[in-house]
Amino acid sequence: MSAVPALVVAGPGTNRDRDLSLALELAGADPTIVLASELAENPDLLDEARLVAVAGGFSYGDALGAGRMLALDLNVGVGDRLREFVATGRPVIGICNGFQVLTRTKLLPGALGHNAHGRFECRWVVLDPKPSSRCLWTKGIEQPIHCPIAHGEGRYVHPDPEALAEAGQIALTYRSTNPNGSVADIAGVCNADGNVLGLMPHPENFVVGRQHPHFSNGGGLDHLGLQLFRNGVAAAAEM
Ligand SMILES: NC(=O)CC[C@H](N)C(=O)O
Repeated sequence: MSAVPALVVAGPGTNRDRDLSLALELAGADPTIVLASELAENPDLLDEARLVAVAGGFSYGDALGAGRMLALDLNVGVGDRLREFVATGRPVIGICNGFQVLTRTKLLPGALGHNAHGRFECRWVVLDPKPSSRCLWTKGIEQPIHCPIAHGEGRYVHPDPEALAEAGQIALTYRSTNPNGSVADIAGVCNADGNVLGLMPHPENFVVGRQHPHFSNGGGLDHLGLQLFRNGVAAAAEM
């Protein structure tokens, strides 16, 4: 399989774009990091890509609410093109700040509010992929995924989480510890078609064993976040 062309979208203040690129590369993609402003200047880049990933960080310093300004950049610059891209069924992922951006562009349902306890939260969590989800990124993953979180605005809110569950749009939940007060322990959701995933935790930060804090004791190896990216890239390769 030749490497799948992918775009990693960043903005001023994004800091996980290289981690996300590495994850996609290890999963078989050929990622290019692009600023949302560059994408707006050259929207045809989207025609060449088979997968789009919006990276995490602190775009625009979280001014006016995390993800708001970068979402505005994307909406104004390439909103229609991005919606067309999604409509073709090609895989899109937004991680942490990227998830906040995708909810604000309305490509994903719900919203992210400040953590319930009001503090920035940085720690490792365990995620359960939902077998009933229609999300292509989590499809067939039976083992929990271990990875870190690092956010201040990660509390997922939605007026009707039961409807979301029935529609198969809850992709990932927090196991045992809900670090931010998200409704129904939701860590990640997908769109109705299952090709767009947003999640607050950072699976791109656990793609090789040595990234796990207990690696020297053999910790975590069955729980790599890499499996998510393999699914996304495999789906993109079929398009
Ligand atoms: N790691 C991240 O992407 C953080 C997202 C955002 N800046 C927040 O604190 O909520």
